[in-house]
Amino acid sequence: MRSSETDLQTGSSALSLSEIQSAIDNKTKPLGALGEIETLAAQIANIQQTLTPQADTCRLTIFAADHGMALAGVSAFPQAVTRQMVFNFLTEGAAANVFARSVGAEIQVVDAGVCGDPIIDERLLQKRIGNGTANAIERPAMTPDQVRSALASGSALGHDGNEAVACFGEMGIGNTSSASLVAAKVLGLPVTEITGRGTGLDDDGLQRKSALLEIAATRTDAQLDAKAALQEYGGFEIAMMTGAMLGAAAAGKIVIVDGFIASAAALAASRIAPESRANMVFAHQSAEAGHARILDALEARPLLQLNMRLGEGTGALLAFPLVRAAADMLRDMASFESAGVSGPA
Ligand SMILES: O=C(O)c1ccc[n+]([C@@H]2O[C@H](COP(=O)([O-])O)[C@@H](O)[C@H]2O)c1
Ligand SMILES: Cc1cc2nc[nH]c2cc1C
Repeated sequence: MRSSETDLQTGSSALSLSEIQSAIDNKTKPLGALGEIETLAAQIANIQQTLTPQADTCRLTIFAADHGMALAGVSAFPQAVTRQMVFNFLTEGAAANVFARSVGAEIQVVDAGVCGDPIIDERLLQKRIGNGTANAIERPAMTPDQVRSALASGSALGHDGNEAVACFGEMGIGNTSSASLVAAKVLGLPVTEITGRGTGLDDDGLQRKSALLEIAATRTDAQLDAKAALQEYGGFEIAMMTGAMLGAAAAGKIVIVDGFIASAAALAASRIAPESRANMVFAHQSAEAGHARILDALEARPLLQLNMRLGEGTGALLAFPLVRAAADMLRDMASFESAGVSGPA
């Protein structure tokens, strides 16, 4: 094995990007022929600080919570669906459960603040911040204490576990409204530029949602810092996911960011701790209007374009095999030298 292919994690000097790139370039393939998988492999090597990375183990954490705004009519579905879907996750019937089985990922479901009595079920992690958020059209969604608690619980969950890859998903009727407002305020953009149909509003529904979100946006300054944006407009699940992304990144995990709502959380996380951005892999571009704006702001190139807009972490789970393959490629693929293959003429 060439010295540049040995595990450099134990050494005191950091593995440089040029060492990583030359290890990738020395694999038995034309230069750059594995395209975005090479970029991904380089990112993983940089996160793990090794030329023999591994991304075999994956856990999806789904954060569920309700939104006061949902009662104002910003979604095509009733608020009760959040709670009903929690039971669907627990009985393993949701898309996220099916995809997790398909790719060999573990799932944990977290009640971050679903409306109604606390759900007592040993399969559910109870981290309730409240009984749904306040209606952010009229007042701050959360108290400063609630934001702090949500970020802290999320951070502990992100740190928890030994999996190499952390996927985060969400479930919350009304949370595209919350995510649009959080992202708009962090970016200083008019909220209408990142407002979409969510679960499937028709034209009238979209007009109504846009008008309500504009009213919500006018309550506060045009631009807010990430914590203030979460307090004014965030959902408990979005704030907890933000904390989880920060915790997982600090713990050295690869963080796969799912769709529109998860990207709003990733944006907040990257503003709170800019170094967390290096650990984020963007799974897909959601069909939700406005996702591209958030991805652009994060300078993110998503791996997949599947016209999906489900959430739950479904896109992140589908991207996991690509992440695992990228790590496998760098770790296991022969170099020109080791395989005795001639380089370019
Ligand atoms: O992740 C996405 O890109 C995405 C886009 C649109 C909708 N969703 C999901 O739909 C729900 C929110 O939609 P809505 O219309 O109730 O705001 C919530 O449970 C999300 O998981 C998710
Ligand atoms: C049925 C349903 C499932 C979901 N999963 C994530 N968001 C959702 C929204 C609805 C409405």
